[in-house]
Amino acid sequence: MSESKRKRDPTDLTLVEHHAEMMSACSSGDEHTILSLLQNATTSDPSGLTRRMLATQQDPTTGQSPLMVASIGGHVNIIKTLLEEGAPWNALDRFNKCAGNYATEKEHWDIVNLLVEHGTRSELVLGASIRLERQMNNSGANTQMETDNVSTHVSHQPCTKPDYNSQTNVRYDAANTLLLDDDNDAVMMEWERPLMEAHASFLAGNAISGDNTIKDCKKRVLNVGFGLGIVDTAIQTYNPSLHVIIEAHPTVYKKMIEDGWDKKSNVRICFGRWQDELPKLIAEGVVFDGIFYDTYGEHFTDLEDFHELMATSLVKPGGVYSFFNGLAPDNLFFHGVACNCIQSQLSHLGMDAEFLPCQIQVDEKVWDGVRRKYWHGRDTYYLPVVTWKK
Ligand SMILES: C[S@@+](CC[C@H](N)C(=O)[O-])C[C@H]1O[C@@H](n2cnc3c(N)ncnc32)[C@H](O)[C@@H]1O
Repeated sequence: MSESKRKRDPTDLTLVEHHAEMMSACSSGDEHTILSLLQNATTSDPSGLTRRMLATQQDPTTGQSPLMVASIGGHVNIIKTLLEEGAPWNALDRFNKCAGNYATEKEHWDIVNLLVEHGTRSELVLGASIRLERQMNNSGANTQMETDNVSTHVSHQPCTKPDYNSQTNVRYDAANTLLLDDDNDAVMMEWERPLMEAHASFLAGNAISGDNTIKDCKKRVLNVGFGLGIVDTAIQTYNPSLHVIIEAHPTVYKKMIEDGWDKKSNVRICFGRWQDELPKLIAEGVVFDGIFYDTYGEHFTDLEDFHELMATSLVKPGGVYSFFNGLAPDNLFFHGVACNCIQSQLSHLGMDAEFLPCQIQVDEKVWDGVRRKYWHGRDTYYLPVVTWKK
């Protein structure tokens, strides 16, 4: 075996020993040892691979990384060094925890903030590169496909499904409390009703809690994604002057017609994807006081694309916007980073985004017959409240 091959072998005994030393130094906060281990790694392997592995390698049994043990120990300078060395902020261990989860548990808030900022920057860069690649692919440019990047995006919804709109076995249950797709994943579920009602109250009634809600306030409201019609039913109680619903799936559209949504005097249904329908509304000059986005099977970057269009059709200064906040639902730290990314994107569009905590109890039994959960027992939902900057 050649010398260079030997150095690059991850099972190399030296690397294994140094990894144990590295983990121990990260845990105890021994910056001197960490810096000398990194320096020695560069000397023995100028390619930089060994150095990078020292900073990033996870324990094969526990999955713990140097960043995780340093986060537990609360060693902020070591965290900075490891991040500079390329340690992935979003690596998970065998307990599905990342460094940010550990820092949060230990209440090391300086480290939490550092990791959130680093994660947000990384996600924004990754999101921008996915969108750019996508634009280049759409324009016919010859580029690598984006799928690898997509799968590493932490905000990636658990059920992103590019083929959803052409699925032929999308169906409602008899009680109209569940909408399932071809794979038995839930498109929409009844347990979300209180959340949808809170969204409608904000969008069409200008209030978050029912108490201060103004009924009959004649707003122009846009909802994207009908599902079980919960948010639309709630929006109707505020008697909007115009209520536009964009819905893409033929089965859902059929249900809307069966239920007489096309007969309501203030409702206009746009059957198609928002990507096609919203530009038509904008070209017509239709503007809205409240906009809601709750689609299915779409990617985080679709939401970002939607925001750019939404901002051109939302009245200024009083218009408000919200979306179903199911971002990164299985990890609260990733969820926080995803919310931060959205806040940053909306800020560039001239909007302020706040996240209002709402209590929610979801009985585990609701998942019977559903292939994958999209909510993981968290009892706080962070409802996005988006307004124009003053
Ligand atoms: C989660 S459900 C919406 C639930 C709804 N908020 C409610 O209160 O019942 C998502 C809906 O978005 C629709 N949808 C998915 N992709 C879409 C797109 N690109 N444009 C418009 N509608 C879409 C789905 O067919 C589905 O009806």
